[in-house]
Amino acid sequence: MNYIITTEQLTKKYKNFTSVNDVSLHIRKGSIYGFIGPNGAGKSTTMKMLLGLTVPTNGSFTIDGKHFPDDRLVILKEIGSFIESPSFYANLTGRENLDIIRRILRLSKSSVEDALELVGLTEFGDRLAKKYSLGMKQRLGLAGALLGRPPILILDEPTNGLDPSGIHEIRNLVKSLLNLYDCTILISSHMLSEIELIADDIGILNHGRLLFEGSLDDLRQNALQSGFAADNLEDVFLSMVEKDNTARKQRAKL
Ligand SMILES: Nc1ncnc2c1ncn2[C@@H]1O[C@H](COP(=O)(O)OP(=O)(O)OP(=O)(O)O)[C@@H](O)[C@H]1O
Repeated sequence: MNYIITTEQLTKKYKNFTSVNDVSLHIRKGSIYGFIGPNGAGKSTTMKMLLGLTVPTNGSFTIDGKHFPDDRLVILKEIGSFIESPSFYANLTGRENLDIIRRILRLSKSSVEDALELVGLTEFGDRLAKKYSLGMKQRLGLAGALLGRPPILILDEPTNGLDPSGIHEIRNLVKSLLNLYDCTILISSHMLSEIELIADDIGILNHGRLLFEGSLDDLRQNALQSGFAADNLEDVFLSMVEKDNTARKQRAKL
């Protein structure tokens, strides 16, 4: 299998609290990998480790054949990211905000127009960022991640706070990226139903531990075996989390 990102027993501890616990991910090149988990499961922390924003306590990872930490800077050049709600200069236009990132990344001027076009913001490029709707701000954040068309995109809850039509729009946009250029996307959400329409593979995280990793078909099989309807994967996800929470409580009592 051609994996572009693999993590091996990736772990992050804050004092005596383990935020990410022995997580081994396998992300296929050219796929959309949905990283699912309830609030506080450790999704953002895992993504931050992949981006070198926080240092793993244990474990390691490889991205496109390069190893962390030795190849940290080379790795970063290959990744576009959207972590939590991105912030912008409110009194600059969308286009000007992107131009700042472009200069830092030393990309060509045309990359800004290209990114605006990819996210459908070309006609609003000269509007001040503070006048953007939430959906437009999320699009601008995605445009920032897409500058220079990086081969890997790490998107942390890009639909956070959006209404159903905004979620639908961003979902279609993310899906369309694979057709527009050759990339691999790691995208997180706390709702499986938001991701299952676009993801090829799923990783389910709870309290820092990976409960499931596999294709959507694997998850459907898992659903059937556990007595769930294969077309209601959200229930399967919630039941996995609940079962894990109950087991954790029982272990804590011993
Ligand atoms: N700097 C930090 N110091 C201490 N604990 C932290 C720190 N950063 C994160 N945590 C804890 O690690 C756990 C995982 O947090 P994380 O933000 O990775 O979860 P998440 O799955 O992204 O959640 P959400 O969906 O709410 O964003 C949480 O309990 C959080 O409080």
